[in-house]
Amino acid sequence: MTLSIAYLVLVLVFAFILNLVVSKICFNRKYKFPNVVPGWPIIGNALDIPYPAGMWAAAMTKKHGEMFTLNIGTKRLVYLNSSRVVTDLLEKRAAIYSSRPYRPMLSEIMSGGARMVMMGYTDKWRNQRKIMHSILNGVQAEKKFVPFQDLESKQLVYDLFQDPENFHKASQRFSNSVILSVVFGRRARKDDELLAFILGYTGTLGEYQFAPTKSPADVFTWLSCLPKPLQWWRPFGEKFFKTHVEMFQKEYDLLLSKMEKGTAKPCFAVDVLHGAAKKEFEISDIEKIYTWTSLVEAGSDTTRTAVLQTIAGAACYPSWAVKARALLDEVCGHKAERLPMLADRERLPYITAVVKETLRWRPFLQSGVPRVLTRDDEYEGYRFPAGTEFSWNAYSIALDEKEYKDAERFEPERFMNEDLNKPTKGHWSFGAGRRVCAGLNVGVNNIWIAAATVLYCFDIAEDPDHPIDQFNTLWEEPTKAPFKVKITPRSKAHIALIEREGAIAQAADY
Ligand code: HEM
Repeated sequence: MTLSIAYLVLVLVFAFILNLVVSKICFNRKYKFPNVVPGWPIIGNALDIPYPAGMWAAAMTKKHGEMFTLNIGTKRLVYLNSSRVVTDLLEKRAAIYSSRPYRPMLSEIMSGGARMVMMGYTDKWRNQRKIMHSILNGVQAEKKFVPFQDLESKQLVYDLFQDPENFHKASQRFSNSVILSVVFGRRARKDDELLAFILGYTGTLGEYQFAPTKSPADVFTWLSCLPKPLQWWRPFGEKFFKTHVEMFQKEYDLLLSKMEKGTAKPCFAVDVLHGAAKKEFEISDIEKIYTWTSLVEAGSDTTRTAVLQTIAGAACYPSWAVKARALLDEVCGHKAERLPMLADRERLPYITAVVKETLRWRPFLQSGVPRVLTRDDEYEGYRFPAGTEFSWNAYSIALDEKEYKDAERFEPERFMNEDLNKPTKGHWSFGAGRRVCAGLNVGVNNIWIAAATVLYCFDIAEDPDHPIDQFNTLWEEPTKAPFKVKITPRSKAHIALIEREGAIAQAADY
């Protein structure tokens, strides 16, 4: 009896291994991946990817060429390392390259399946995208955002003047306040509870998104079939979700009570609530909360980091900042007559080029945001199965001399061309294809007004004792300034201007 059980087990193990081997042979015959990077059995390259991954991924491109493949647990991730292949796949074949990886922990448990940026290419995603598009883009949207952006830029220069050491906090508040004003109709204060909360958790989201070792359930998705009590990662994820909903529910409740009293400012959330008759707005409260949250998250961190990068770029390569300032002086006066405004955009094309170069220089989503292929596909002799993940290798493309002359340098001149006013042309910082950043117009204007006002008001210089590491800085570091820099007002006249405009911003209380 014991012998026959042992025999049976042996046969089953043998059959299992045979099945694995045969499936692997069939799979390898059917599919072909570019430059597969050797890894460990079972976990593949999961331990190879650092966070942030920018310089590592750029070095991998030098070694493996235009595309390479990593095995992460049971998944395959193909890095696209040139504008050519990104255009061919993520843009031209967007219909099948626009989904996101299934992440039971990150997308489901931690986000309740409602965080748009992590959703698959589903009807739910389409619906949220439609809502966002109607509010974020178009002429009406521009009219809504611009007054907030102009106002918050006054507060930005005032905060930088008051406390230049904490330039990162000034940038955080600026970015968060623009989007909070638009979404919830209220400004962010320096020590805003919601802002502190967002900064606390976006770092965690980033790690779960980009560091495979952080979340075994997202690498080995079959782990989510374990009974719930055995899913050791679940309690953290559920708590994360609950705290998150509670925090944003507070904002929602505050808004509802303002609406009842008739004191609510016109804003995105009010539009969604009033638009309940429209089909796309018929969504659950959790989804509503997440639509707003997605905007506040996506709109705060990104702009905040981009503003810091403009400052870093000006400190590391001062000659373009001198030129930008001379042009700003021609429009706003040499003696600090007035602050630049978004209405000045047509007269200041060079600042638009500064914005594009900021986005190109060191993309802070350093290795892109993975996409998932939804149907088997063939490309230049390679054959990819549905489910393969693809990412544009953002840092690597930005630093590639074949793509950009003097790629390491911050040179806005490279964008002074006929595509100047096409915000996604010439860089990949907003992503590509159908998942391209939904808030890019808002983002561009945020960076524009921040760059213009800061360059107009301040001298920006590297601290010789603390040179900026242009390559390995974690730009979006939330807890402290990611680099040291000297920010000093240009003159007494500029100080007077900053104080005058700062007083206006301080008085705007909503
Ligand atoms: C400097 C500014 C910004 C940068 C560099 C940036 C970058 C990105 C990137 C790389 C993606 C992923 C795109 C892809 O997979 O192809 C994204 C998605 C997104 N962004 Fe932005 N973003 C910025 C500002 C904003 C702002 C201000 C908002 C909102 C007002 C916003 C809202 C979104 C949303 C909702 C998504 C999800 C789109 C989807 O999954 O379909 N972003 N952004």
